[in-house]
Amino acid sequence: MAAFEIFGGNRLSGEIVPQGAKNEALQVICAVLLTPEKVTISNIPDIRDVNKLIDLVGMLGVKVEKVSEGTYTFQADAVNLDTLYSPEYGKKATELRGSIMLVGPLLTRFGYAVVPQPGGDKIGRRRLDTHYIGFQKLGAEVGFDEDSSHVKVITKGLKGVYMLLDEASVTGTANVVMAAVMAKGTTTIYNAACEPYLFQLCTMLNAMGAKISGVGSNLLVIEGVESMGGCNHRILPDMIEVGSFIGLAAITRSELTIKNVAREHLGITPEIFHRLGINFEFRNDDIYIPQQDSYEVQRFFDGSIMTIADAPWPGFTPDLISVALVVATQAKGSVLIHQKMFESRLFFVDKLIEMGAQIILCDPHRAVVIGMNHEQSLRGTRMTSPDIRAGVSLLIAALSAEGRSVIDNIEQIDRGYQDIDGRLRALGADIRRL
Ligand SMILES: CC(=O)N[C@H]1[C@@H](OP(=O)(O)OP(=O)(O)OC[C@H]2O[C@@H](n3ccc(=O)[nH]c3=O)[C@H](O)[C@@H]2O)O[C@H](CO)[C@@H](O)[C@@H]1O
Ligand SMILES: C=C(OP(=O)(O)O)C(=O)O
Repeated sequence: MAAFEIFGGNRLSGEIVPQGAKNEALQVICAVLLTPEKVTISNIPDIRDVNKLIDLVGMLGVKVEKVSEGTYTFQADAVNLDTLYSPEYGKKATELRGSIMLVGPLLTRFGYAVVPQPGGDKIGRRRLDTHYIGFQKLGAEVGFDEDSSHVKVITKGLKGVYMLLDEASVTGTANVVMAAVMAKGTTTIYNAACEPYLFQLCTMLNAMGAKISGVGSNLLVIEGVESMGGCNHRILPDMIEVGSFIGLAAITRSELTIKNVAREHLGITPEIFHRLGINFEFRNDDIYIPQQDSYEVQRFFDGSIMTIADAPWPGFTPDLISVALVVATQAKGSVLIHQKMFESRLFFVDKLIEMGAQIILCDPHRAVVIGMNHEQSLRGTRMTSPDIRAGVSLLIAALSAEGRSVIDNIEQIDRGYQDIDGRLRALGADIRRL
């Protein structure tokens, strides 16, 4: 297991460019299986989860070529479905959440897919009902194969249908949309997730010949087509990185510019950081964060204590709740952080408490943070990165803390953040890999 050693307290400065979005990359790479034609995707982040997915499609027989940094071509003209049962494939597929989205494209194109239990963060129950119920509604049979511990999804032909998703699942919507693009007739998906990842996926699918309307909304209407073709697609900047860097600048009292953020796709994220009292401005498509010695948490109109809670898009993404929580530890004022969507994503606050943060964990979903307004710094310590976003939040805490910190299990951070130590060093951070 690798670790980061960090000596905190440095003020950072300069410009940072967000990588391509991890969660979009996972969707659009799965979509290459929908066509035998060549698909070119650019701005692909060089991170563990995405590289594993690229390996997986390669194992399935997709011809993968790296054209330049971040740009790949994929051609799925000789897919070998037998690979789905190979132990190497199974092992790799279970290591990341995104592998579940290979099912929709395989099912609609070949009528068949098997999937081992996918991985991803251990942040509470992560059920897959939305995926499987969606496939069933389209006319697939979903069964569990005891021998291989795989879920088998099979169809003699998918048929368009109206469906109301049981929850607005991000990967579930992507999977069902990809299955529906070549189903016979019209599929209507209500309560679809509508994160920018899905806007991008649907835009790409339309460029490949799909007929999807309502793109970007929670009501998608998909007219099935016979076949899909190639396309060029560029992945958006990672909005979770953008939020993480706003938080990093604030808590380390640094002046930073985040370049090319794709402002129109950030949703409510900037507003939430404003509510924590952080000042920043948009300069064209960049975010400029001036050095601030203090940031004061706003109150609601009635004077009551600020609450920051996650919600399905266009609500605040759960992937930035941990970052918001860390930033709040050095704000002026108090805030209630409410992680509604996941069951076990707040337990990392133990580490922050050890570092001297004033936090009361009320229950697995809610924590009250009493900001210290930089009157007392966090103290460096040794800690482990439990999941990707808690990992990066601990990293941000360590960069603001006094003294030395060591973060173990940084493979979690590497799942989603490209060369994070190199990029932070370029801003003046004292961080190295052990
Ligand atoms: C690879 C990938 O893209 N992963 C993202 C994807 O995971 P993933 O697609 O696995 O997450 P889902 O959207 O299915 O669900 C996330 C959690 O939110 C709950 N839930 C979901 C919808 C809803 O309307 N109500 C509700 O409570 C679910 O029960 C679950 O606990 O979306 C999550 C939610 O944005 C993100 O944290 C993950 O980074
Ligand atoms: C939870 C996340 O990832 P995954 O769904 O891949 O586990 C995340 O990106 O914050």
